[in-house]
Amino acid sequence: MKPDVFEAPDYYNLDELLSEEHKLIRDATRKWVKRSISPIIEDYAQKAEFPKQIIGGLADIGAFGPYIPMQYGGAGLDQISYGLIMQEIERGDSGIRSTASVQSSLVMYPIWKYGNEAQRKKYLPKLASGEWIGCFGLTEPDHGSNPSGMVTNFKDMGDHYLLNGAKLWISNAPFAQVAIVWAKNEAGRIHGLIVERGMEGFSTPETHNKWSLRASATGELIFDNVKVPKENLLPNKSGLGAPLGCLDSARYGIAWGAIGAAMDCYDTALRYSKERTQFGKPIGQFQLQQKKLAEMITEITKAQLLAWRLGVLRNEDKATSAQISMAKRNNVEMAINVAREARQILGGMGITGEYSIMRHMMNLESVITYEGTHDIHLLITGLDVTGLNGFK
Ligand SMILES: Cc1cc2nc3c(=O)[nH]c(=O)nc-3n(C[C@H](O)[C@H](O)[C@H](O)COP(=O)(O)OP(=O)(O)OC[C@H]3O[C@@H](n4cnc5c(N)ncnc54)[C@H](O)[C@@H]3O)c2cc1C
Repeated sequence: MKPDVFEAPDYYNLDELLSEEHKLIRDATRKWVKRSISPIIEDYAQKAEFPKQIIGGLADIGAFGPYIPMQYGGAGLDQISYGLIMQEIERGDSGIRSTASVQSSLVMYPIWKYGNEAQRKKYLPKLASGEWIGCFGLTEPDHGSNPSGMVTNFKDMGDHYLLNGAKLWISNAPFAQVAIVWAKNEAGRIHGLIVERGMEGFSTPETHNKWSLRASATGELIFDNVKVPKENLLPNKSGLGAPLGCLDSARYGIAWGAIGAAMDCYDTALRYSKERTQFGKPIGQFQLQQKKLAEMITEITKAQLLAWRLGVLRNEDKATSAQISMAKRNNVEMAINVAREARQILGGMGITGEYSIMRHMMNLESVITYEGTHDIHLLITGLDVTGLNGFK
């Protein structure tokens, strides 16, 4: 058995595919998560509160805009590094990873890719340093899986835009300073607008009573005749492809992140199976428990290979949206199944907050739903391989 078996399952020596820089970044993130997230996360999840004191730390490890160029305050890293950072953060908690994903891929990415130079200079350094937290408003109360049906809209009033509508299920909304809001213009075309806290008519009520992602703040975005300055429109891309481009980047990060949650569940269950004895033997000696553990490590290893290969394709700018969908769908399902099996290995202890497994399991119910549900990603793969649209 390798000495690091409990820390980072690496059954196929995937470390050999990583550069020294990748490993340094991953190990530094892992250490930070162990020091700054693991000791506090259960308490914050139980309280249903986001631990705001970690924002500076997330910025320091490069979790806000890992692949955004350094000239805008980002870390200028490649896609594998981005994935490894997400993996290690989600080993701590999917809710914390969600905050980092939203900030990087759903707020900084559209400003970087679809914004102008003035917008990049104004927002990106503040978002990279964590001085400002952002959120991304696409989903609406009546339009989730089908965002093209959105009714949030803006009118050109000459010297400003007038924004009306509502968004639901928005991560970071209750405390974000900046929102990237997707809305239709008078011609029905989708555009991104940068809306700032404090604009009159803009409010962000929190969504309570979640059983999942409890350490991540979720809320609504309500726009009641909000006057948005014209310079806040993202000028360089419009149409549904603009928000979908952001989702590609976030979904890729989730494909890695889910592996982190699964690794933590596997580690915990493996350790427990060696320590817990019943009928005079460690439960890990029973074949039924070994089946669970053997299947977990097999699935984790397959997911690692998928994520790594996708990272290489993304570094070469060759990954398709459908390839990203496949990895998000597979890896999140893998993680939720690992969490469910791992929980059983812990028996009654598995349902307590003494261990992280049940929290991961509940968190993953959101992860399998947001950024495209499990069904929607299957339909994307189905469309890609058959050329036939199964959505409608
Ligand atoms: C904790 C959390 C955080 C979130 N954060 C954000 C955020 O930051 N920003 C944001 O914009 N959104 C966010 N979301 C919203 C998320 O992306 C949506 O919940 C998701 O897209 C699904 O939309 P819906 O909930 O309206 O479900 P619906 O679209 O109503 O789907 C309900 C069910 O119907 C199925 N279904 C829908 N269409 C089809 C079809 N054509 N064929 C077969 N089955 C179908 C779905 O798979 C699902 O099982 C978040 C959600 C959660 C839970």
